[in-house]
Amino acid sequence: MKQCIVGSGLIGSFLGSVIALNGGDIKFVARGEWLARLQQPLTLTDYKGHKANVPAANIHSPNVTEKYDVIWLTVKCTALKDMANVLSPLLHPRSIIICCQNGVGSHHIMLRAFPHHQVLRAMVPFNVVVQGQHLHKGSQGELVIEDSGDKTLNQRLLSTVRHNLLEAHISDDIEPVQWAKLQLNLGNGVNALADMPVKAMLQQRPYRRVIASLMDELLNVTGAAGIALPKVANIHGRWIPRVLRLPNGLFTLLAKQMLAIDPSVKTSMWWDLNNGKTTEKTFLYGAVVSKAEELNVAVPYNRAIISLLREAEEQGNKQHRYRALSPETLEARVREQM
Ligand SMILES: NC(=O)C1=CN([C@@H]2O[C@H](COP(=O)(O)OP(=O)(O)OC[C@H]3O[C@@H](n4cnc5c(N)ncnc54)[C@H](OP(=O)(O)O)[C@@H]3O)[C@@H](O)[C@H]2O)C=CC1
Ligand SMILES: CC(C)(CO)C(=O)C(=O)O
Repeated sequence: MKQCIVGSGLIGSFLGSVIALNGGDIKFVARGEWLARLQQPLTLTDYKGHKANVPAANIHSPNVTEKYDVIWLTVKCTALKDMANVLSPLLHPRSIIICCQNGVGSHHIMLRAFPHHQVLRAMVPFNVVVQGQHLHKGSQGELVIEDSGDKTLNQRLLSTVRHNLLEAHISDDIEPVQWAKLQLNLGNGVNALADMPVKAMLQQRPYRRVIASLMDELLNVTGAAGIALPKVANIHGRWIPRVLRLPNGLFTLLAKQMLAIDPSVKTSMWWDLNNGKTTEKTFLYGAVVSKAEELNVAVPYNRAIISLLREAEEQGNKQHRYRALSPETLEARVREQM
């Protein structure tokens, strides 16, 4: 099975390196600093203490015609619009595209671009941080791959990714899984605006209160839509807002597992905002807002965060650096936007 990672950043490089460790036939479409990094050996580790060394990767050469059976699409949602041109030369008629983006619904862009191909979704629950040639999986969770409808293919996909560095399973109902993950990702914008590691952010109650309100709105929307969210973190999503609102002392005591993350972990949205890129705001918060509009549910916090992120992106473009929001300012600014 010839496989290719398209969009080799944090998630793609980690996933592809695990496939290489498993002996998979895998190449990478990479550019910039990641191309340079993948051309050298890498070390992979995880928060449980597993470690593996990976030799230099096989890079896909745009000058050679090469088609792949499986494409793991690991670009940000914001890059999907450019993927028709990138993927077309890599696909044969039976190639499968696996969309690994956060959020809900962005795979439709690929379904529209490639209506004759099978487009599957995967949910990536864990965080990856990079330091030089070292990729570290800093948090827990199993990769969830959408059921392809073909048991043999499902097994082949699982065996290509399963490793002590990466647990994975198949889901025959991925959309609720994506909504459950999206609930966790509603912290991404707060993290980006706070401009600090996730662990430090979670230690400040006003930041947690904003995240809790964003999550309450998602729970109202999924409740109204009749979507039953599966448990994708240590605590079921329905309890997370309550836990987040606890005073600091109680929170530290009861949310030990939530705080058991590498102190350097920052969300993917933090990386985008800090690199002056457009964030995935309309694919994450925007998915909540669109569903809420369909169902006539109020989601003022999710709308407000989109505005604040847009403002921060504009500031970043003009001044090369956006202003981090203190927890009190963030709460006040969110209320002001509502
Ligand atoms: N980071 C994390 O810990 C997690 C991320 N996710 C989700 O996974 C997805 C991927 O995120 P992440 O790995 O962080 O993203 P990254 O930005 O680290 O990686 C994406 C890579 O794709 C490259 N790329 C974009 N467009 C093209 C193109 N046209 N041709 C070739 N390469 C291209 C980017 O290059 P360039 O930078 O030059 O644009 C970048 O190297 C997102 O949806 C994210 O929300 C999910 C769980 C955790
Ligand atoms: C794992 C998590 C929730 C936080 O890092 C993430 O998905 C992201 O950074 O986008």
